[in-house]
Amino acid sequence: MQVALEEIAFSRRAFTLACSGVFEEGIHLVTGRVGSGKTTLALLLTGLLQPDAGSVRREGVGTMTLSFQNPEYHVTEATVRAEIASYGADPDAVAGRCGLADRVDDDPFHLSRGELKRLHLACLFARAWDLLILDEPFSSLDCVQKRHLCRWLEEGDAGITVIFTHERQVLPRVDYIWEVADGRAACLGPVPGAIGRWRYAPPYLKRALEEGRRPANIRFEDVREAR
Ligand SMILES: Nc1ncnc2c1ncn2[C@@H]1O[C@H](COP(=O)(O)OP(=O)(O)OP(=O)(O)O)[C@@H](O)[C@H]1O
Repeated sequence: MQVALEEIAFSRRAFTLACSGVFEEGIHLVTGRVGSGKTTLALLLTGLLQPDAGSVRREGVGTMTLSFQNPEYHVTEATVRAEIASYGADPDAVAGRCGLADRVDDDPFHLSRGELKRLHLACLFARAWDLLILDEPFSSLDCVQKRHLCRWLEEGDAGITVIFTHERQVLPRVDYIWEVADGRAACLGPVPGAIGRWRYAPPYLKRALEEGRRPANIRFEDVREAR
């Protein structure tokens, strides 16, 4: 299973994005500055946007989903219970998993932004995806919820997971790092080798590298354990 991007080029007015590379099975972290083109790349990966040149080939991908930054975009039902059921998931199990067991009869739009994000993510992780694309999954979550999300990601059984994020404090263990900059998205390689090439690395990782330590992965815990 893989998503292969062959010499793709996309432009809209002054904005351009080019990319060649392969998203193999595993967890991919994609970072880049505001407006660099992360959401555009996410849309190209799913086929919601078509490149002007080149091709995006999804091989062996049967099920895929794209989680938008704004959880409101995903709401289709009038109650939390029905919303969870719409994903084919067990409402009580999922509501319990995201701490909303006492809100199952509420309108999803009466939840706070963070609660709605938690609900949406818990629905996604209630099933396995071949290709799971998450645009800013950490936004609106507090530190405790971010750690829960990291655990769901690390324990999840998605084939290819692609995380687009600005998050720089609570990060999951990942397999590959990508960077979007100067109109190009590129894979920096597998972790841990890619960490030293990661310009957008969070300060705690940069500091560890400056001190000569070699973390096995990108989490704060990896830095603490690194020699
Ligand atoms: N529908 C659109 N119409 C016109 N310009 C757009 C549209 N969507 C995005 N853009 C522009 O394309 C560029 C890339 O946007 P994109 O949303 O991919 O960036 P991003 O890296 O995801 O940003 P952020 O970090 O803020 O989420 C930006 O300059 C943005 O303003």
